[in-house]
Amino acid sequence: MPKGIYNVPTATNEPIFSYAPGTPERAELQATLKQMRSEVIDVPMYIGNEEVRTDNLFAMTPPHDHKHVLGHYHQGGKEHVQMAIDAALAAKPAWENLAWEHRASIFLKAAELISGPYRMKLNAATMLGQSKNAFQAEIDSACEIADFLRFNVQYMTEIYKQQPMSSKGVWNRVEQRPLEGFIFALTPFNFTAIAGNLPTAPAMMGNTVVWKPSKTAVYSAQVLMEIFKKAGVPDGVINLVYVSGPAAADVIFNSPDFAGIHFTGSTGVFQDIWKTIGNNIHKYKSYPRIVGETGGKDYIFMHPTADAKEVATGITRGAFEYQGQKCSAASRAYIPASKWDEVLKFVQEDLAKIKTGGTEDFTNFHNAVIDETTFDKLASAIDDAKASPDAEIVAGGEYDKSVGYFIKPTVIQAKKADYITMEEELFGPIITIFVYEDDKVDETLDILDQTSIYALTGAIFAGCRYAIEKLVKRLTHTAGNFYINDKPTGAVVGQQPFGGGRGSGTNDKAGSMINLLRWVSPRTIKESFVPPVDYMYPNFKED
Ligand SMILES: NC(=O)c1ccc[n+]([C@@H]2O[C@H](COP(=O)([O-])OP(=O)(O)OC[C@H]3O[C@@H](n4cnc5c(N)ncnc54)[C@H](O)[C@@H]3O)[C@@H](O)[C@H]2O)c1
Ligand SMILES: N[C@@H](CCC=O)C(=O)O
Repeated sequence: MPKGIYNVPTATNEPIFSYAPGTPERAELQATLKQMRSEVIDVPMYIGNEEVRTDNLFAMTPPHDHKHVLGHYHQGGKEHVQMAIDAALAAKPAWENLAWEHRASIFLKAAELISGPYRMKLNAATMLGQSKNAFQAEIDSACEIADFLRFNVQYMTEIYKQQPMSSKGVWNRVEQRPLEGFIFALTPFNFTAIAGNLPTAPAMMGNTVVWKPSKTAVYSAQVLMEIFKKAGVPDGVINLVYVSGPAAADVIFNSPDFAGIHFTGSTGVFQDIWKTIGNNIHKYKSYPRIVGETGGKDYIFMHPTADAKEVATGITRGAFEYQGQKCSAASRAYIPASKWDEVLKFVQEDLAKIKTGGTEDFTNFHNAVIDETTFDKLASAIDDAKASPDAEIVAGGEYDKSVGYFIKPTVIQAKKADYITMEEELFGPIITIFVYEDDKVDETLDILDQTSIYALTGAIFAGCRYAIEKLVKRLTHTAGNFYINDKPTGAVVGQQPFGGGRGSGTNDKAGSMINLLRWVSPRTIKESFVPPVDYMYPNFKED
């Protein structure tokens, strides 16, 4: 047990390396990429103290060079999910009884390993496996994950410090118990930081976890697991399995010990999971915590008083960084007619300069989309727009999957505000723009508010302060992360807690105290120092 009331090191954001020509980090990252490309690695599942291998091997390939094999992972089945649950439950008593400062030390050490000796390896795994360029990998798989770990340790202690008041002769305390059972972390392909945060946040609060990553992000998940082990996460606390989503769901959601899910991914998958949990609610020992951050149809709204160059830059970066595969990426925009020609000219100039290709060439701003299914879906949306009388491709529109899954940054101008790509999440480098008449600001805001089921991120650009005030109020429920004169992407842990409402998730704000509170069940303890020995109220006594 703790023998002091400890303060943890104050969390600060991990500085971003530039990887500019001539820097030592650029040379180191390029050497690491070369080394990792030259290997063919073997990736087991990690269950309890075992590295589990099967006869079912799947190849891991870079999305920008899909014929090159980086390694193979061992695909498991339902029996491995059950093994992982058993291992998590077996590890639970020791882990939940370990004094909190040791949990803190382990995850602070993981952050140091990521910011130091493992930085290049984790970045290179993300660049090769998920086709992120060096800058996008750096802000994700070096900085954001280190930030999640350090800030969460600090938030954990702030939660523990929150204690009730006590009256005379009484000491009231609250202890934050981990949940009874195990937590399921189900993680997406697009952010290594999210894949790392979803199992570690509940584990930090004393829970044990079954973690299933996306099949297209196994390479970086394996490096994360190596780091967690090196940092001292005990066997069985985080169990990593590679199985199909439905196979995992079938075992997990039928287990009486299922205590919560930490999910990030698409809205449809989350809604199905919620329904399954609801149908099985009688099977569980406690009400499972359901935390899910999901899809978006994130917007940029330009007021007629905004600056065209600023908006164009917001579109180029907000829509096309990491090929538009950020849940926060701008995928629809509303531009006033008076500014449209200027905005389009600036965007077209930007896109003419953007190079598309592999991540090993550091001059490529734009890389490949994650896999063939995604490529085909995006290519088909582009073809539909080309054929539709309600849409016009005004930039990009080319695609090619012969070497990698490359879709050029594409701008669709929608003739109708409810054209399909104004409403549905595509999750790729495609933005759809609706041009509105300058005197129809109010009507356009109504359309923006009602067009999609999502409310994740949104950005407004305006020069007039009265307009800014009006837009902030009018768009209150349209985004959980709202930006004024900035792109809608790039939230930083500790600065812009992240999550959305409506169809975009439970808005439990990843990397915040709100999120960590979902992984504990408080117990209130009242201790009386001198207990009464007479049951009678004073006023009942005779004179
Ligand atoms: N709101 C956020 O913070 C946030 C952040 C990142 C990504 N996202 C969203 O994630 C999506 C992109 O990620 P993705 O393609 O990996 O999402 P996805 O929903 O396809 O997959 C997420 C995870 O769920 C698993 N899965 C898929 N189908 C399943 C099923 N039927 N049963 C159980 N598990 C299943 C996948 O294998 C993966 O591990 C986008 O919709 C994006 O907006 C949201
Ligand atoms: N922190 C990231 C989250 C992206 C989700 O996929 C952003 O704000 O862009």
